[in-house]
Amino acid sequence: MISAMGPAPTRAAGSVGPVETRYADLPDPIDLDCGRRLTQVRVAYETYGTLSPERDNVILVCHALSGDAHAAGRSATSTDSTRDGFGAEDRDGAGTQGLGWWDGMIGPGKAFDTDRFFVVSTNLLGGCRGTTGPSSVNPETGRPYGSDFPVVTVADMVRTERAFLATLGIERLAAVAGGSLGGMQALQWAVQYPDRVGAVVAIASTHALHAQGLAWNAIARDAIMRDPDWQGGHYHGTGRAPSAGMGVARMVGHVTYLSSDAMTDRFGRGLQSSDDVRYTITDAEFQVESYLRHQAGTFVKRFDANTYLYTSRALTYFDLARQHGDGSLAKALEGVTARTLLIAFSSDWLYPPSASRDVEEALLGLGKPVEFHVIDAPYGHDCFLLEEARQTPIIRRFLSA
Ligand SMILES: CC(=O)SCCNC(=O)CCNC(=O)[C@H](O)C(C)(C)COP(=O)(O)OP(=O)(O)OC[C@H]1O[C@@H](n2cnc3c(N)ncnc32)[C@H](O)[C@@H]1OP(=O)(O)O
Ligand SMILES: N[C@@H](CCO)C(=O)O
Repeated sequence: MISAMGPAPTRAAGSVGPVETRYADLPDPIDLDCGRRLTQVRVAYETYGTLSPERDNVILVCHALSGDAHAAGRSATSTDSTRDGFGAEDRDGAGTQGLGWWDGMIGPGKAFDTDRFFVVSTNLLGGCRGTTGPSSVNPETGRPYGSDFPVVTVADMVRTERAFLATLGIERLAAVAGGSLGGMQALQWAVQYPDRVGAVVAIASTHALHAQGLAWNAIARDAIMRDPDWQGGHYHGTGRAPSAGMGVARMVGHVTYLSSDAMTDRFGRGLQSSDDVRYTITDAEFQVESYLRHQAGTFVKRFDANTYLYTSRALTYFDLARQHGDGSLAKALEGVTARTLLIAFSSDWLYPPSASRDVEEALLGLGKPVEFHVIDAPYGHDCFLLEEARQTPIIRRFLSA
């Protein structure tokens, strides 16, 4: 066995232990769907587990809108976590700062079992956490791209992941997995590189976002672009950034990641500071308002507004049927050879179970191996981050087959 992480670090049971994000510079440019070419592309990545000598135990994990390469373990270099909602202390008091965004799913004995698999996680193309994106320096100008960055698609992200894996000498994936936009990438892998993927795990995802999903994403992007500090997308180096707009975008986004019932159960109409209304239009009177402002505040500290715009655009463009099958999902999925696992959550209205069912039915119609599970859970779209215990046995069983 080859260890790509060096000597095994001391680790708590079930944890991959301390990890470090690394960076790979791609030797060749990436040709994009929009017709442009990106040169000097860098990819941020982490790996967990041990690569087999045959290089046949690789699982690529793809993240959702605001994730990064730090999916598991405790970051040795950063306390800056993508788990906005988590406090500094978790239930066992060990602290969650610096923990990867899918730490509950990746590790020894976990859903993506690092005793068996070599798990690779990357920051997607267009990202702001180490992979080339709009805040990177444009080699042609020596200045950050800003809105000169080309529009990227999910297919471009997958193209970049494929080129990056080649730099590690990995040509085939045992599986590719992800939630939400990460699930879109997983499905795209199966369509784009059918001979390079053994299995797909697409969670809380879709083949194409519905009109309401497009609408909420449009509102979020508009909130950023209407902030005068966005400056047409060239705010880097000006000392001003569209934090107000991005905060609003995150508040909108966060509401779409939760279910109405979950918000009612948690906050109801509770007031934030007292039982009496204060007759204010500016302060966060209700608990739910205060919570959203908190989510906005933590998000703007860790995320780049242009990356939000490009990533949101990519996930709204994603449409397997339109891009690969002239409007027919079955045609788009015709070439898929991977076994497919689809998981959806009953309360997820943004990426509803019906979207995964469309994919299941298309694959079944083609006689392809597919499993579909709907987990009855109340929290909405973010269930894929919260319902780890209930996803784990399904994924472990699927990956053991
Ligand atoms: C998906 C990928 O691929 S990677 C990206 C994954 N990360 C994210 O999506 C980050 C944003 N999402 C979240 O934070 C999600 O809430 C989750 C799913 C990750 C975490 O959910 P939960 O554990 O339920 O966290 P929760 O939503 O309760 O948020 C807790 C925070 O809200 C704060 N909070 C709770 N109620 C209130 C309130 N009334 N007023 C102000 N703040 C409040 C808590 O103090 C806590 O703050 P802290 O994190 O600074 O300590
Ligand atoms: N909360 C997740 C869900 C997006 O689909 C994120 O911010 O990436």
